[in-house]
Amino acid sequence: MIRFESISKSFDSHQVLKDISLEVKEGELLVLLGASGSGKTTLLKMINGLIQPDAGNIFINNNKVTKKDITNLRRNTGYVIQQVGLFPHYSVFENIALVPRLLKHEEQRIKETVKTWMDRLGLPFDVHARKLPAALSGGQAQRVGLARALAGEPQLILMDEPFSALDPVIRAQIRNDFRTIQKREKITAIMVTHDLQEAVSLADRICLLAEKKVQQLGKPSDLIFKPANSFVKNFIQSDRFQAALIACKIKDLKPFLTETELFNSSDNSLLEVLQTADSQSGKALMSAFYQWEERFR
Ligand SMILES: Nc1ncnc2c1ncn2[C@@H]1O[C@H](COP(=O)(O)OP(=O)(O)OP(=O)(O)O)[C@@H](O)[C@H]1O
Repeated sequence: MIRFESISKSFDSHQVLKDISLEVKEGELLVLLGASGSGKTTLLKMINGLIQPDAGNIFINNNKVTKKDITNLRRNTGYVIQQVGLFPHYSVFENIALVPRLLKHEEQRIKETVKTWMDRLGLPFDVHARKLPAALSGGQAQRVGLARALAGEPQLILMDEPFSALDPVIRAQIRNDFRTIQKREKITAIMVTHDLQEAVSLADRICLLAEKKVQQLGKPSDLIFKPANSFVKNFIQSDRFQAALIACKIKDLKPFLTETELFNSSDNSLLEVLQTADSQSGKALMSAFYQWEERFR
């Protein structure tokens, strides 16, 4: 659905992306993962024309993205950012109705759309529709931001650290709600995050960016168990508590490892434990992870 072809970008004399090519499949959730400054946001913003590449092209459904398509493209693309960006003087209703109004839908249809998306995202219409954004909690505002992005019924949604300002419980809930909707509606989604755990638990595929390049593009299990190079291996293994958290947070996997193995391993990395051929729980966890990934996706 989306194809980046030999994309390069520099800011002043600092090159951020060099000859990047990758494809995002229709209906998949692709996570752009990488450390701060690795160019994730730059790549994302090229899709809706907020940043132009110096070299290379982007294709959406085999059509090259050009400047003249940008307005139309933005109307058909949901965009969700960490700062939410709700219009402060518009009510929740008016914020969510923004794109359907631009698309000139009838007022009755707009009302139904807004109500549907508020319901789906756990925002009771009668309670919240007339509020101004200042009267919402962070989690509610983020849900309104998602509803606004989804209300135009986009085929494509771009998300830049959409959940990172939220506390962990709310974050997990909204993340799961979003994933359910995205899968059901078959929306192609590209999400930027630097959070490994978020990437592993949400992504169909992860694109790990570093040193101007795509270091690996694959399923979460590919990056964890078959790292393409030492950079990917070190990135995944850099924080074994983070890795442990991934294993723990993913439903169904916890029984395969004991707390002791997860948190008190004397080895350098939990993943080394997992990858040790003679470790029964390592093998069991790997196989459970693969099964989980199959079922989940
Ligand atoms: N408009 C700009 N002008 C100059 N430099 C920029 C601009 N936008 C981004 N950069 C630089 O490009 C590099 C990549 O930025 P980008 O925002 O894409 O990284 P990121 O991976 O999304 O990082 P983060 O996780 O911190 O948001 C950074 O060094 C940044 O300072």
